[in-house]
Amino acid sequence: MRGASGRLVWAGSATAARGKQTVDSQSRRRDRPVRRQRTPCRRGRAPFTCVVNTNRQPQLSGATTTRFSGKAKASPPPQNAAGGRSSAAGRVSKQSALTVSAMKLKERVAIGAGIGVTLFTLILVVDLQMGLSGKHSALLYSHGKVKFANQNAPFGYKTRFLQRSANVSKEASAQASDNQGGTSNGTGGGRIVPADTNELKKTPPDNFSDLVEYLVVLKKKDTSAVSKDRGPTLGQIHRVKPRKNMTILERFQLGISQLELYPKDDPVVDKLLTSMATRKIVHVAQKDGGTQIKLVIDYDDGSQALFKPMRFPRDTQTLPNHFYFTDFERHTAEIAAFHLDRILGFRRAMPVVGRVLNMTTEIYNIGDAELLKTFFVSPSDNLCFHGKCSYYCDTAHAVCGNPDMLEGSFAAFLPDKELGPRKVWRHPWRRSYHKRRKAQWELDDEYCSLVRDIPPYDAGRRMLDLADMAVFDFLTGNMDRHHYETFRPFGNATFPLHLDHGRGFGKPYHDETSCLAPIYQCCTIRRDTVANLLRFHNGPKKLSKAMRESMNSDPLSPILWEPHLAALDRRVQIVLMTVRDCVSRSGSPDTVIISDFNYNASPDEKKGSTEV
Ligand SMILES: Nc1ncnc2c1ncn2[C@@H]1O[C@H](COP(=O)(O)OP(=O)(O)OP(=O)(O)O)[C@@H](O)[C@H]1O
Ligand SMILES: [Mn+2]
Repeated sequence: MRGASGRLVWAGSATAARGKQTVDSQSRRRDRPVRRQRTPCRRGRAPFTCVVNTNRQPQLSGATTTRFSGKAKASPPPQNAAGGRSSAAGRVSKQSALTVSAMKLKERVAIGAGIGVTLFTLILVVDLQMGLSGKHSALLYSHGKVKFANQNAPFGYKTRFLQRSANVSKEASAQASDNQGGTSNGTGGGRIVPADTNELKKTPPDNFSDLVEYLVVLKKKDTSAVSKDRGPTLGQIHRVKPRKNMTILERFQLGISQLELYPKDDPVVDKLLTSMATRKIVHVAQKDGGTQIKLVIDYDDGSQALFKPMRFPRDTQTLPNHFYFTDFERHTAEIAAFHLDRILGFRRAMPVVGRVLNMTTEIYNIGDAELLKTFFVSPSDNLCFHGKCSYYCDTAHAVCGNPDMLEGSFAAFLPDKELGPRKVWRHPWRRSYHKRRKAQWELDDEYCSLVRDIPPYDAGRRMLDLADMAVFDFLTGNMDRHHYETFRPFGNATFPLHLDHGRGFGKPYHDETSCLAPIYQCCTIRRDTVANLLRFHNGPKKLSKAMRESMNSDPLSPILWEPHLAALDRRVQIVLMTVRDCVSRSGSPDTVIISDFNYNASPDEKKGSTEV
């Protein structure tokens, strides 16, 4: 509006100026005696001079565009009868010229100001449209108008505003690069590890013989006896002996020890998986807390499982514009993560199995009242429910059967508070969970030294456990590691549980190297973990093959889309490259690859039963 009115005003003045020029040139060229008088304007137009000619016809100057223009040519001003130049006429002419020149100055100033304002307005409009200034671009960004333009373009929108800003999340950039079909070289602090899959393809096969040699030397140096002791179990701590009529889940829970959830090759695990996949379900209720719907399943033997429903087919990838914290959970990721954790020898993830439920008989008919309220039949005649939770629990995000058969993951239930109370820890390398902010570890190369000053990361096994968790999360692509939990009865000298993997296995063509930040920032990793990764990398059985075989036994097999399995092998190599990089930076493998029995255990760790 302002621009429009401005244009009107200044266009009028310009026309007036053009009209005045016409008069000046006419009076100079033809030297015609024009008889005019200055007279006060009778219409109260104070800023303007009213000019009258000899025939006393008032004409408004300044405000009118027709003052002395073409009209003057059509009917030239009258001349005096003699046609000569009288002195009176000359005085009038001089006076007129003065008036005209005074007006010229005023109008010039006015025109200049007019042009200035017009230009300023134009610049403002262009600036708002194109985001030329930082301030305005921030405004645009805060309104979500982020263009995922080519990041490499030197003056690309994203390049300038996303990479420069300290408050912009890494994830936005990663997603942008995904949109272009590429892989990102993870940032996450200063160290950039090689993550470009194309680079990997170009390099000749690498069997990491340098790392293999380091491991041999380290093993020779390690004089401490290798303990097969798992540490005390929850059953031993509570002095509960296995009874005959115990459920398989109770048996499993009592066997949870200080160092692992279950022993290697424990037959109880397979029995537990079978039990969860086949036992009669007698009650279903929603689990409180968390961001997405989960159900607590009660079996006829009194045991329980945590159910996460299927939402998408196996080959559905994380939506390109979704952040890690808005990604939908995948039941298959929970199943695959359990298998991976077991194969890698961590044994820190609760057993998970897949099962198809009849929604009518196995949920609706036995569900609790609150859950039943959210059931409905979709336009495709499928039975659906959405439950109640803090996100994604509405009609648009409902879980639907086909037409009433529903796949899901069943995780063995953790011990109750009496048997296995847990402590929740904030993960030092947690992400910001904000679409524009970065976490401190993503900005500070020295972040690790801060962490290592604080218990329990200053001594003992915890830092090595975080490195293991980083490997695990990198392999699965899980960026949702905000907290972790430990069992209180075991004190600090225990393992962190690997829980909540629903957001893993979402991007098979992208390697999120920032998951490895605890490793490349602290340059420490457990020797057994490196040995396991080398074993899978050098074969004969690749990790993808071991996973495929292990998951074959699941009722919902195949569990993972093939590109996710291929990604595992590729990522194993990236972890090994990261370890090698650390060794070459530190100059000594001893400080990087740490034997589990060689770490600087604190007294509390050796006792292993201190309450945290
Ligand atoms: N197998 C299990 N048995 C019993 N409780 C569990 C089990 N797994 C997880 N929990 C508990 O339920 C909580 C939520 O589970 P989970 O983290 O899988 O759900 P979520 O909806 O993804 O949560 P968030 O949104 O916080 O990530 C966990 O913090 C844990 O305390
Ligand atoms: Mn979660």
